[in-house]
Order: sequence, then structure tokens, then C-alpha cells
Amino acid sequence: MDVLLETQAPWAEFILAGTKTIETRRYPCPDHLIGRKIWLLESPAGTAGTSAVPNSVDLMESSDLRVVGFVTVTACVLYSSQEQWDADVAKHCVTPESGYSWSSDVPVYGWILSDPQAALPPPITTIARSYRSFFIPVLHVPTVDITDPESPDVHAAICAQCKTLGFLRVTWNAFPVDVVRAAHDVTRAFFALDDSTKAAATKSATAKTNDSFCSTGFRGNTSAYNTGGRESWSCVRPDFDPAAPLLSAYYRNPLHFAVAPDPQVPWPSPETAPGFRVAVTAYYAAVEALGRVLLGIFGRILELDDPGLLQALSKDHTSSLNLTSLRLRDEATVPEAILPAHADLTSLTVLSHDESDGASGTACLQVRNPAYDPLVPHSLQWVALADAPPGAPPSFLVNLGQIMERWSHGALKATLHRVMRPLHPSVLRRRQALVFFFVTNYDAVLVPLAKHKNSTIMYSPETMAAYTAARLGVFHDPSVSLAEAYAMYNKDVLAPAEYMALDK
Ligand SMILES: O=C(O)CCC(=O)C(=O)O
Ligand SMILES: [Fe+2]
Repeated sequence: MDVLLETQAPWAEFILAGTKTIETRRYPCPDHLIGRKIWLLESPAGTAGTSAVPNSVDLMESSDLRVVGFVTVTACVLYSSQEQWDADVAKHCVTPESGYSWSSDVPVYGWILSDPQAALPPPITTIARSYRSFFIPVLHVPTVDITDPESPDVHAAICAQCKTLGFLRVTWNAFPVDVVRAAHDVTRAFFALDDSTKAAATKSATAKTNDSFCSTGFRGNTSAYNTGGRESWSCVRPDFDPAAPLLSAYYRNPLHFAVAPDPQVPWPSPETAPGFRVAVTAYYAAVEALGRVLLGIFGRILELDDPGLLQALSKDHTSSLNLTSLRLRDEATVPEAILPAHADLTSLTVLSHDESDGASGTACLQVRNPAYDPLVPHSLQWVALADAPPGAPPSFLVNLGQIMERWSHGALKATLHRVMRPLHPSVLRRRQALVFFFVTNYDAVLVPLAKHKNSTIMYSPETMAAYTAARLGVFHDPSVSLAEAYAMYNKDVLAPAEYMALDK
């Protein structure tokens, strides 16, 4: 991920000329940026220690901000005395009368620089402050109001967004604000419980009558699904009633679906997690209803003879809802990729990020830039997704998955995305995402449905069951590395060799 460092004029010029070889700051350079290319964002000369850049900026509209080149920080030292500081004056070029000069009242760090290079600016439009003077490129996704799902304008807005990025926000006049808030509240309270209480709601804590691998219940931060330090609690069809089973083959297949006494959803007890079940079931119903509306819209966008076909294929769906939580306590223990690059095995995914009580919203979610071009120097491969702007209506973030890309024969995009460690742990103390993976009936055959071919990929027809088994089974094969398993998982959106070569 590219990062930019604000440097007030004239320092960037001195760095690029090679005269300034130590950058001085009141804080250390984040460890994992050492050795990496850092773009220099030059802002006009101003007051020492006061940023001249707003927290979010469109560089195309700003006449006084310029990306002028890049540099690498090779090491970071804390000056322990004025003598040590003075001895480096020829390298940091900070004279005693400067506002950036030595002070014994605050820590002063020297960032040792190397390889400065003036360069044409990379194709970045919008940037957002991520940590202190560091900025990252961000992409704002539009919010589409779907109050009238029959409206051609709504279809056009969704289609435009899905032909390029496949991420958008949706809102409507009866947006279920209270349901969303309640789901976030019970999720936050659940993850705040101690580990042993949460562990009581795991699959492994229950008596299994068969080999079902239905991924439900609590999974801690060391489980295969949460290798990046997250915790999660998941459910599939919390409305399922064993006394009146749904008719699809999925519910008759004990390999994939739990039967009593191996509970279909291991709920936390109402004593430890009051209101959890009611709020989560209501949330599931709300996002499932949204999913159905969107499938109706996509049936029209794809100009299917029967616009209700996608809904019919998903009537007895086996969609899961994952409640995920991440807390950073110590930067050193957080892997670079909290969730590696992937495109979901869904028709569409509905996301809601907690933004209350200092939670960090969409922070750390990055998408593979649809405008990335390996032939363009410094083309950006990854960009962060921006939160909805302040004052925007409440919305869900929706992303298309690989099933929709297949249905559309490549016209609608399932974009690779990932959740990455923040520039500094202070950026993110708590992150909570509710992720609803909308899929089809277990026995639905997944084939391109669009009349026009928009891709050369040969999609061989597979049932939802075979499709997921082929892409998830590899994660359970000890001879396959995690990176290789992800390459297989994503093989329809990126050739495995290219996946392995991705900038990770
Ligand atoms: O946590 C997020 O923001 C995204 C999660 C995600 O991409 C997934 O679970 O598939
Ligand atoms: Fe995802």
C-alpha cells in the first residue's frame, strides 16, 4: 500500500536534492514503514508542527499540495541529547531558530533517509489522513438510494458502480437504523466477554453427531479463519427450524449442515449475552431482505428473461452472517494481512462497520484498484475504502462476489479486497464488521446467465455445493500453503500465478 508523508515546503526539496538525509519528527516512524517507499506530499510553508492538510483531500482540486517524489526511511533514532542533535545538523538541516529545533521537553526522532527520487505524481486522486502526518490513497464509493428498486436510474447507478469496482453503498427510506444499531451493540458486548465465556459458543464445544463443517459459532483469534488476529461469531440461517426443515438438498446433507444435537447455531447463553439472539436474528432478516431486493435489481441489470431468476436460485440459500471483531493491543503481534486478498464466494456481500464509541469504521479495508495498470509507472495496486462522508444517510456497504461475476459472465466485478494492518495501532483500537455472505441454494447450478460474454473465462457449471467445496477444501489440505489456498479460492478472478505475485 502506498503512503504519503506531509512535508512542509521547503523540506521535501532538500530531501530530494540529497541535502537533507535525516527527517526529524516528534514521533518514531512506524516500524513496518521502515525500508518502504514513502511518497512526499509537499504542503506550503506554514507553522511548525501544524499540519496544513485537511484530513481528507482531493488532490485534483488542491492547488497547493504536490506529490513531488519519494524516499525510503532506513532507520529511526531517538536523540538523547542536544549534543547528539547538533552533531547531525548538516544531515537534518534544522537550524536553532527553526520551529522544529531541539527541545528537551519532547522526544525528538531522526528518520534516516535514503534513495530520494523526484518523480511524477502517482495517479492518486483522494487521500485521507491515516496516522499523524501520513496519508493513504482512498476511494469514495457512492451511496445509491434504492427506495424505488424499479427505477431505471437506480439500476443505472448500481450498474455503473458494479461494472468497475463492484463496491457501493445502499440506503433507502426505511433503512433499519435500530436493527443495525442493536446488532452492533450486542456484538460489541459479546466480544467484550472473557475468552472462556465466548468459547462456550463454539462448534467444538458441542457434541457432534456427524462431520458437519457448517462454520457457525465463535471462532477465536487463532482459528484458521481468523489468522490475522480477528475473532468472529457466525451463523447460517438463524431462522432455521429443525421441526420444519427447508426443502433444499443442503438441509438434508449432514456433511454440510448440522443436525441435533449438533446445533445449527451455537448461540451464547442469554444470561451472558442478553438480547444477542433476537438482535442477530433481526439483523440477518434485514440484510437477507436487502439481498433479495438487490438480486431483483441485478436480474434487471443482466436483462434476464425472468428477472426473478436470481431470487429463485437463492430461495433456500445457505448464507452466513459473520460478526467480526478486531482489537489491536500490540503492533508487533498483528500480521500484515488481517484478512488476505480475496473476492467473496457470494452473489453479493452486505457489510456494516461499527463507527460508534471510537470504533474505526471501514478503516483497513482495501480494494484492488480497478484503474491499476502494471505498465504505468507507480500505478497504485491497492487503495483504501473511505467511510461514508459525515452527514451521509445510514447505509450498508455492498460488494459483489464471484457468483455475481460468473452470472454476469464477467460484466459485473467481484473486486479483490483485503483487511490490512493499520499504519499504527493507535489508528485502530477496535474494529467491528458485520459481514453477510449472500449465496444461493445449495443445489443451484452456477453458470453464466448474461446473454453477452464479457470474459474469456470458461466457467464450468458447478453446483453451489461443489463450487464451495472446491474453493474451501484447499484450506484444509495440509500440503497446500495458505497463499496457494487463496490463489485457488480466487482463481476465477485472477490467474493463480498472478495472485501469487500480488503485492501483498
Ligand atoms: O472486515 C471487512 O471490512 C471485510 C471483511 C471481508 O472482506 C470478508 O469477510 O469477506
Ligand atoms: Fe470479503
